[in-house]
Amino acid sequence: MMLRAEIELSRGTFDLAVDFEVPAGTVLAILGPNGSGKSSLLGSLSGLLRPRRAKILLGDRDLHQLPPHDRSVGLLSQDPLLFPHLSVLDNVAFSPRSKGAGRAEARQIARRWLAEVDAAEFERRKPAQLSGGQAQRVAVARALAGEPDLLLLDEPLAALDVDAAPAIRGLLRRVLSANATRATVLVTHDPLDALALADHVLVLTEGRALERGPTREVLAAPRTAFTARIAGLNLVAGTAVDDGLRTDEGRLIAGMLAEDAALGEPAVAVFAPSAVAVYPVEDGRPGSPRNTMAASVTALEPHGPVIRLRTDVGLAADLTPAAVADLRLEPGTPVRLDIKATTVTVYPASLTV
Ligand SMILES: Nc1ncnc2c1ncn2[C@@H]1O[C@H](COP(=O)(O)OP(=O)(O)OP(=O)(O)O)[C@@H](O)[C@H]1O
Repeated sequence: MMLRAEIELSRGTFDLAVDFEVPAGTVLAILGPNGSGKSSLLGSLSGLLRPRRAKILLGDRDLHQLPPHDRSVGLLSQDPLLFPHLSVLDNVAFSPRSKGAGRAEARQIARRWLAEVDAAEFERRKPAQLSGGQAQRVAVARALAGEPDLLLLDEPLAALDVDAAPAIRGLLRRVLSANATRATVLVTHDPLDALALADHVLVLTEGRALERGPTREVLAAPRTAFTARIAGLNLVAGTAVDDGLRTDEGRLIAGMLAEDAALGEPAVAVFAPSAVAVYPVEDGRPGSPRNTMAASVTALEPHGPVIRLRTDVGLAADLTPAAVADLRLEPGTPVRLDIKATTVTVYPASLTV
């Protein structure tokens, strides 16, 4: 179901005023610094907070007029928040039960979701007998077992250690892309989570939407200083292959595959502008033949202590002002770009971007 939200909320001196849409079957990521209003926005959607004025249309229902338990909203936060006294199975069955399913039916639905998140073997355990990653799997199953029309993900990977996070990110990708009717809002501070999971992003600062658009566009070509600081990454789209990424034009970008990238699936090669070396075209120095490309300078922008070079192939490179002067770079100058393979990571891309 399509979500259309207009929210105005005051908390003390803080003021949130934002509007956005999330088409059915898509994921909107909300990115923003601490205190920008991300939790306030989610609280308004779930019904934990009462906006001063709001219209939150999910399909043709206005959630703002409904109590939290009637909103058909599922929430997954960084803490799995499982009921400690209930078994894993009954934790998951709780969602369909609270929507009116009988005990046997609720358990049947719960078993299906536990299988879906590869946690069927834990069904008899109590939450205290699970690792952080296992508990989060169960929490994903619980959030989805109620078949919510709107799913809210509040930093779902933030509390997991680096070993568990890729598996849960992969699981979320799978369950999010398998559903064409649910709308999902993801709050995260990690641009890579947005890249892997979200179709669109909205950058929130001081309670206002500063920037919004398709994930890859916003992260690759940020228009505001905040987004540039958290993102400003080079992103090249294509398909994950053994030794990196193959673009639609057939170019190979050599790099390391993230743990949750699957061969043959849509993917994005991600690397910082500082990982791109710039040489004059006449320089015969052999770079890595695979990660070298010819380009032409389109713009030079001061970026803190460095100069960010933009090129006609869509890649950015960071150079010192001295290097820019040495290479006599200006718009139109032809250059050779070298990307170090060890700095390139290939992440799964959200399927619909
Ligand atoms: N109960 C409250 N009373 C008054 N002000 C509050 C209250 N709760 C939060 N705020 C203020 O509202 C603003 C937005 O907070 P919110 O928690 O929504 O931000 P956030 O983007 O989720 O931050 P974080 O990333 O730190 O979780 C902050 O300036 C905060 O100080």
